[in-house]
Amino acid sequence: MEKILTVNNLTKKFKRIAVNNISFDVEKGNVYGLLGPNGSGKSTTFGMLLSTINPTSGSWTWFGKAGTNTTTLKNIGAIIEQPNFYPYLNAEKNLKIVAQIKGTNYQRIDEVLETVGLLARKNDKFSTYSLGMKQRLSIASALLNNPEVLILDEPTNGLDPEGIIQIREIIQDIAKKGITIIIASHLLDEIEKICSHVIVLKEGTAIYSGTVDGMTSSKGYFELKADQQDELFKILESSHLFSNVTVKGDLITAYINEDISATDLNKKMVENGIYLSLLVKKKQSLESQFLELVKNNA
Ligand SMILES: Nc1ncnc2c1ncn2[C@@H]1O[C@H](COP(=O)(O)OP(=O)(O)OP(=O)(O)O)[C@@H](O)[C@H]1O
Repeated sequence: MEKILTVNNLTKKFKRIAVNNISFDVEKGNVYGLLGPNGSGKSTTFGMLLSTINPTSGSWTWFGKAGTNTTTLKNIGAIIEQPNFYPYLNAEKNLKIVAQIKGTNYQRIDEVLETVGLLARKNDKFSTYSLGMKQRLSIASALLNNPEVLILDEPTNGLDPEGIIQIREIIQDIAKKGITIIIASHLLDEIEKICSHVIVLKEGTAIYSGTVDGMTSSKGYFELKADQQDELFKILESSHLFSNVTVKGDLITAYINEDISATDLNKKMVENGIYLSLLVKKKQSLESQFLELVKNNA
């Protein structure tokens, strides 16, 4: 896989450390999520990668060249803050101004407006646009110079559910065209639905970097009840199939190490003379795994 971005030990210290020694790679054609709560260092990371914030230490390369190289930066489309469009001009005229600033021609204006679903509204004044339409126009402007990479900071912030779905579909359409996308978000759900890869930031430190599937690959856990609770607990605890067996009231929770079906577990218990009154296999949500990751790295 072609590497688009390589980040090595990137650190930014303001008064306190905002980004702490993070390293990750971004490969072509994937959608990456930079996931973390407010203040975890997402915007600062983007600022460094786009050369608007000077790193304290570390390095990064875009397309194999030094990250600060101005010609490579032209291959990147980014929306970090809401661009200032003129409210009294229509979408097409606003994009013509952006095209002039970026030094690209007007040919792609209709195409990018089509991509974000605004072609039919191109003659309407920006001031008449909804928040979602304004955000989609921002994406159109970032696509004008045909970038290889699109960087979006919290693209669905403040949008209603319909607006969120529209942005999500647009991002997926753009990704299908082979454009690599990096999205910063504090919303797990958004990352899970859009991204193939995720870097989880906590107080500036990357505590997970890998595929979203990898993050959700936990085999889950069983919830069990039986009259012979002590015996049940002992068997589960001594078995290599489980880790972290806990008791709360009459409920035992056993995290699965090695995959086993509920049927096989039930059989095993019957062989040991234990008759289960409750047996449920559950999988952790991405949210609970995220919280666990954050907790374990506290
Ligand atoms: N210019 C600055 N001067 C001092 N501290 C800063 C500056 N910019 C960011 N910080 C601090 O760095 C830390 C990371 O901030 P950053 O904006 O990168 O986080 P974030 O994950 O993008 O959060 P949010 O989603 O709220 O923007 C925070 O503690 C923030 O207060």
